[in-house]
Amino acid sequence: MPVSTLSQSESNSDHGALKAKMKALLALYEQHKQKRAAAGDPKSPSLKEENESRILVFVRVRPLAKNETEAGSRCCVRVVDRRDVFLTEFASEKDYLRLKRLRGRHFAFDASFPDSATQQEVYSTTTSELVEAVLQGRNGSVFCYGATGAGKTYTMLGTVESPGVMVLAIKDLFSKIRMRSCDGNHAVHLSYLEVYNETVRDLLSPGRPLVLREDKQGTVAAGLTQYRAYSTEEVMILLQQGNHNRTTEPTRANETSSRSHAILQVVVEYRVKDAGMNIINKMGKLSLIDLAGSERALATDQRTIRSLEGANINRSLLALSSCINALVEGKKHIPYRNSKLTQLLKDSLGGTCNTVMIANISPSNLSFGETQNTLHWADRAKEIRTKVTNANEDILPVPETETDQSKLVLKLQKENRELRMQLAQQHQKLMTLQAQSLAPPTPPSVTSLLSTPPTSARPNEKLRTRPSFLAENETKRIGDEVAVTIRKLQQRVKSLEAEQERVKKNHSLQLKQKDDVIRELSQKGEKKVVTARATIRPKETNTGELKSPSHRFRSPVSTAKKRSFWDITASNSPSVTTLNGRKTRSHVISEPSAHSSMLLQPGFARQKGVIYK
Ligand SMILES: Nc1ncnc2c1ncn2[C@@H]1O[C@H](COP(=O)(O)OP(=O)(O)OP(=O)(O)O)[C@@H](O)[C@H]1O
Repeated sequence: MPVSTLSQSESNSDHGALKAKMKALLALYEQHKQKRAAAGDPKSPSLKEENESRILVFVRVRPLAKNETEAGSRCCVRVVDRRDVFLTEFASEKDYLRLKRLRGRHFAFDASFPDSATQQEVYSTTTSELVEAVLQGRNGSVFCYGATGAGKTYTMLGTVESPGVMVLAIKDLFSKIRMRSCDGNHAVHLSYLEVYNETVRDLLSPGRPLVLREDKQGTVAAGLTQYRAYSTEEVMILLQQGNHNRTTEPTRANETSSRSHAILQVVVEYRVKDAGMNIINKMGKLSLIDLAGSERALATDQRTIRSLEGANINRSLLALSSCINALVEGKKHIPYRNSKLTQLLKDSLGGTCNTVMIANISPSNLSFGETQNTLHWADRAKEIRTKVTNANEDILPVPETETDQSKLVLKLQKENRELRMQLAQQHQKLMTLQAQSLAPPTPPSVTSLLSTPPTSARPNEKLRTRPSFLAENETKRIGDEVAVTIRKLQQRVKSLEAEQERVKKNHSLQLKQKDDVIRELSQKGEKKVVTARATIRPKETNTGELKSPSHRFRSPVSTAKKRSFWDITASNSPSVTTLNGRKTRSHVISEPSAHSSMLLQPGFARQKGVIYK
């Protein structure tokens, strides 16, 4: 039966129009969603789904190099709509039949930058949101990936005339901290390292290779220089010096090719006042990573050292790809340990960190293979999700069971002890420093307290000749630093004690609730039969007697006191079940008397291994 009065053709055309409208609306919605995601909108569902955040992936195309133009290369990359990258595959010049045939593929990213994009534009779109998150107390990472000569170092470090993401980020951090700090006190610590041939080196204080160590903050390079910086200019000098120490070699693809992965870490700390005028300590870490070129062996020379380097670069990048694949596939085991690079990047990829990846590509058709690889890699990286939490948020979950609670209490007590020891050491240091500052000249041990390099090994000559910064205020600065550390440790001890108290309270509350239930049951159950299901572990049955139908337990408590026996009546015969992998005997017990109610008391029940269900 017809339900519509419209003719068939009318309804078809309406349907078509509706479909088109729907399609347009969907496209608009998608565009809007992606714009919000690219802008780091915290409300954007695609960006921050519950506790997860997707790695943001950007692509930057560099201009054609002079040698590429001279070699007659053509541009095979086109940025469409500020998001899409269209990669064209030209047919081989010798393939006359297909000379005019083109094949191509679209890749969509959070944003794509054409060769005309400025450094500031790249920074604002990719990293400024991350810097904001770091200032809010989160950890953030930016890393540049791409083939050799694709523009990674240019994007990260840039030049004196057009500084890159590292410098712009630090500039931004300094200006924002100064504006927000409630008391003018803030600290910016830098460390700069490289991973070269599977060894970790300090770029601010070159010396022996560093050993990686796991600690509470994750994987750290033991003995790495933490340089306290006071201005952007100082950071610029440090970065240039660090980069000077970086391993670079000319390759066929790049005159000054970086042969190592460089990681710059910036830890910021400052204080703000909240709405209730309470002072809050904010601390965040920003990691900026310039990876070595992901070139094929042919792109570099075939000499032994270069081949070894290439193999190691590929090994660590392969390890990075394996980690990315494992993360995307949601595997439980992520092979971070396969290379030093992935060990150091563990935090940035799978941890509680906001991560941005900038894939650099060359527009030349001569680098088509590398560009395609980079785009595929970046496309895959879009799928990685990281957890979102505050770096300085210390939330300890209250465990459900009593054993877990006792374990946590023990753990907290241990941590507390360690912190107290550290606090005592810091006090000791402060006392020594105060004594030393009264007795000029400053002894060398003061410098050793700093983690900055010894004067002879300072990376920067200019910095050495600045007495106002390094010599005069040094003792005061060290004193300040130690005092800040002490304050932090004291806060930590306080919060640990509070946490311990909370866990204890929770524990006793649970016990009290159990006692209340038992009391209520025993009050009701003088004549009325109260039934509780109990599981008796075999261990306990060795120490107590168990008889059917009337089971007799010897209570260790009562043995010590009166050597009396408690009676309970089993309403069923014991059945063997498995509890936590151990065989147990299970009974349903009736409890008609006060004696039995004592059996139900938690203390006795725990000793007997009786578990209520
Ligand atoms: N966006 C850009 N604008 C202008 N010049 C650029 C740009 N990107 C890269 N270049 C230039 O291209 C050359 C190679 O860039 P860069 O050294 O940054 O490559 P890379 O990816 O770090 O290479 P490698 O992995 O070998 O170190 C440099 O001379 C650099 O100045």
